[in-house]
Amino acid sequence: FSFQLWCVLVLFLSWSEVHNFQFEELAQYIDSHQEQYVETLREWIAIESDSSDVQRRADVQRMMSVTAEKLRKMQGNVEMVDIGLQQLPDGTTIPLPKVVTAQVGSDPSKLTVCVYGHVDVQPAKKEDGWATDPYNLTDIKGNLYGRGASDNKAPVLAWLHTVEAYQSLSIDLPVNVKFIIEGMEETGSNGLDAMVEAHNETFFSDVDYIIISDCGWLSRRPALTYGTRGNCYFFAEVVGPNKDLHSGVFGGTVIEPMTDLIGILGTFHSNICLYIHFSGSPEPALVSTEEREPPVVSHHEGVLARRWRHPTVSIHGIEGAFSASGSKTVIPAKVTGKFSIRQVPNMDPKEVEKQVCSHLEDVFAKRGSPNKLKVSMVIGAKPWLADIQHPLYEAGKAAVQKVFKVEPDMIREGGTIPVARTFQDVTGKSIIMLPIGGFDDGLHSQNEKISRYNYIEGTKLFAAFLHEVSQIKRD
Ligand SMILES: CC(C)C[C@H](NC(=O)CN)C(=O)O
Repeated sequence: FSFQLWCVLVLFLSWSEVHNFQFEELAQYIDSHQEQYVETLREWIAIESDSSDVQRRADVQRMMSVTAEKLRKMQGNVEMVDIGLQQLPDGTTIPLPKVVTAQVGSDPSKLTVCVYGHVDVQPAKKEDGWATDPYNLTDIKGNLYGRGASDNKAPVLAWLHTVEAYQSLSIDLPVNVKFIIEGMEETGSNGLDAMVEAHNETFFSDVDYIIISDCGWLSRRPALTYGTRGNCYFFAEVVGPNKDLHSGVFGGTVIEPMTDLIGILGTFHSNICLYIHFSGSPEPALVSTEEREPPVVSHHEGVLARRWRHPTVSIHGIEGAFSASGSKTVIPAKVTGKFSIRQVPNMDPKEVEKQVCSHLEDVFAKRGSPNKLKVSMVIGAKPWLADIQHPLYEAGKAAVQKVFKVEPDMIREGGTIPVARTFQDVTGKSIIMLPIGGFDDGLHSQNEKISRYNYIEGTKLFAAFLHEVSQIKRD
């Protein structure tokens, strides 16, 4: 070794030690603030920010204000961006929840990351079969139950706790951190694509990388996510008589809208998936070589291929149909079937819309029914796929190694983050999905939860990741 080389080595070692020391300090801080983090999550869960229910819009707006307030306390430069109006099916409009943007740190010598998340939730009622009140965070054996706990309130909070931990310990944030937090993700991120386009030259101009933590692990092992499916969501409305009818008086004399609707929806599994397969050009059916590599190999290859690489259709519900307990002998006059198609790369929502509408109109016409059919696509979110060779994924692996001492699963997600593809196409920035949710969190289902372990260790993961990202050489 020359003397200079020796000096470089000594400097490098002492720098690593400083970093290691700081990580331990951050990890201890996070551990010791666990109860406070759970309390803040409790306050957030108590806000019923269901974006699909227009009656709850004030709650979603309140959730956005609470998020903004928390960011302001972190000396963030916060804005609540007005993204306009939402048009409802009856033609009326209501304000969309404001999008919260924030910036913590603006040092031009540092990289800038932008964390995306959402604080709206799917609907939930105790009577849907929840064991606990969905809006009262309940800790049972280390699992924190509540609607939105995993999707996506705890992960958003974990990011805020991370930045706050650095600040409280006076440890220099290794990167500048921007936030973009929305309140309409669960209904397709209405208004967000336009907002991203409008702010591309301003808010996004100095962003280097975008981080999304709105998904879950595949197993007990931490994961990095590099793909999501898209979602095209449809309403198929069948209208018959001008009001509901007594089935004893009218049964047998009218063609019932519900019979038409079930008839046309019943053609899906026999026809539509095949139809989509042939007219789009989705990816090959089998998982790729790297997806076959351990540790993913422990999962059934066919199941993963179906979840990640194939399109699928699901029927979600029928509005207007009798669904209460008891027996009502009614013929509903108007019913609306709700279904969605998860798409994979190489499928385009516009093409899917054309194919689905023309398929349903064809099969409806063949029935010769006097009723009226109207099909509309209400969400058209594209799939997203990342380059796993990008240094962001190396940074993710290093952070997982630091906190969990294992290699992460490299996975895709069967669900959709509507804005992911927009971020990629509009801003051109590289994206990483860094999940902290558990594989069994029950997203969108009864008894959604996040474990304390995932919430707290996930916060440490984010703290470690910020350091690892700061080591990436600028593109
Ligand atoms: C377009 C859907 C409503 C988006 C939704 N996203 C998530 O659940 C991720 N938090 C989905 O159903 O995939």
